[in-house]
Amino acid sequence: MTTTVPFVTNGASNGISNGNGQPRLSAEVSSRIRERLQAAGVSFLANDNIAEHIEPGELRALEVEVADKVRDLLRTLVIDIDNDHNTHETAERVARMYLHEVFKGRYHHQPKVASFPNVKKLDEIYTVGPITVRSACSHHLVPIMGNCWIGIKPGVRVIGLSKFTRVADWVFSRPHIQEEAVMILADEIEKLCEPQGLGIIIKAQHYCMKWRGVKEPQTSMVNSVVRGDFRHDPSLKQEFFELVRQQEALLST
Ligand SMILES: Nc1nc2c(ncn2[C@@H]2O[C@H](COP(=O)(O)OP(=O)(O)OP(=O)(O)O)[C@@H](O)[C@H]2O)c(=O)[nH]1
Repeated sequence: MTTTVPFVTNGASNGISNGNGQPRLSAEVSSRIRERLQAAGVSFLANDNIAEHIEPGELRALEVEVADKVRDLLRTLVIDIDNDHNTHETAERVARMYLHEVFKGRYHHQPKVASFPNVKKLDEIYTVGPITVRSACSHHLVPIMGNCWIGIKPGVRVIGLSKFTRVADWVFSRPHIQEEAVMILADEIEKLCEPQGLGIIIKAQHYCMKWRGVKEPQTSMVNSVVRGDFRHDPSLKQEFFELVRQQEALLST
């Protein structure tokens, strides 16, 4: 039992037509968005943001479509959603959760980040953390939970401290592997403030290893990226890791 969201494209907005200049019918909004992305040659991997390519009203229609598919999944899992009071509205909840909460970093635009010129030519490094990161692994779509530390040697612009948390939350709210997540976050921070040096450390636990599979309750993954002066100057890199160690030590006092 699937409710589809009928929609007619005129081919002009996304370059797609049936070849006779006739409008092409996309039965589902997900197909329409996918066709638009493909026509524009834009990647839509699990950890890509596609907000630019979603038109007004489509996110709401996508929520309806996802809920329909989740309902089908629950039925396929032989769960009696018609009579089970606990799972009656689970499909709608899961659709909302994916599109607007845990994977909002795919479907919503980056939060607004004001940046200011570095008029005083600040060039002393600072670190901010721990920043809580919540994500999901691309392989099983189960949670990744951890912390992140960001170190900056200021460059062209300065952004407010809270913005690191907002941008990290946006980047991590997508299905990821941790190795790529740290690179994507570094790219976004570089775009925002063009620092002379940037370092990021992530420590996270993967529930695909805790909750299932090998069931290792304590194992975590730690990875980092260093760019600019942090990469070229070993003493600066050392200072970054030392500052993070001090921040971690503060947690246990
Ligand atoms: N490199 C990397 N691996 C991850 C990450 N998150 C989860 N994984 C691993 O991705 C792997 C997926 O491998 P598969 O062998 O296809 O999955 P599986 O058969 O369910 O594997 P098991 O987890 O060993 O049961 C697992 O080993 C996960 O532990 C991550 O961020 N980075």
